[in-house]
Amino acid sequence: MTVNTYYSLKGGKPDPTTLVTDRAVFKEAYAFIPRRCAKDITASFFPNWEKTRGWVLARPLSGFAETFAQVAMEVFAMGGTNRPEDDPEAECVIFVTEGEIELTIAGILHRLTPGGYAYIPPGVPWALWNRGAISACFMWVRKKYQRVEGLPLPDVLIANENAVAPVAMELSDGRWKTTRFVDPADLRHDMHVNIVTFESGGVIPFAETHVMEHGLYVLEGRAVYRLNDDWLEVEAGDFMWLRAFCPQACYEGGPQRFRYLLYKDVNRQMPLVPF
Ligand SMILES: NC(=O)N[C@H](N)C(=O)O
Repeated sequence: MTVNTYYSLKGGKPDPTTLVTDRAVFKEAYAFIPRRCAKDITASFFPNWEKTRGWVLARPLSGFAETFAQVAMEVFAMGGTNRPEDDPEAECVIFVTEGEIELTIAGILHRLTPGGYAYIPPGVPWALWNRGAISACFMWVRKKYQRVEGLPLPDVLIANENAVAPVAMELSDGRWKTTRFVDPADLRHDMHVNIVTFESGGVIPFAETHVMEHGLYVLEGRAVYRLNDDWLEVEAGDFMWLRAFCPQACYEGGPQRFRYLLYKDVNRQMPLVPF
């Protein structure tokens, strides 16, 4: 078991002067990417995006069954794009974490503020601009849509997390909750991007192990998170990439609630030969 020793707490808050370079982990079952400290070194700039940079946190990597890419995006004032995506089979979720964006999907304009959520099916044209004076930041989760004969594509979805009631998880006493933006039984969707929230004392009380992969971006708070056979201290801004079957559990670490954005592949049969 590895326990991280990141938290040098000053007044209950992580000490920003602590060296964080020893927190990153890359193993067969998972990767842990701590919140960015040297932002410039790891940033990318993307074709057809103006005044924008991004941090690629996850991508299909090994030819195993990895299904998704996830990018933390920062769009500077007056930046954006009319050609965001070059893969016609890519679906995506956009989740705004800071600032305001103008998102035009199939000709309809939506203004999204923090907590704003959009699902965009493959092949639907969209554009994104930041018309404000300060940067806008969002998570961009991309996946090649897995079509099923006879099933129509999912609809465009626009939401805000504040308008969606979270569901309490079984045996959790209401301290472990999931905000679901789509109906789990809607088979048109082959991925879910949910928000998982732990109130004070909340835990995942067993090591969940399943075939679904995850990307976890910590939105708020801190916790001790189990990934395979390690326990890691995690906090807002950290990212975790979990391969299929990676055991996972956690307990909330206070003083405020602990929340993360969770990617999960769902609702499709597995091929009977390895990818
Ligand atoms: N690590 C997690 O939060 N996993 C979720 N409970 C899930 O797989 O739905």
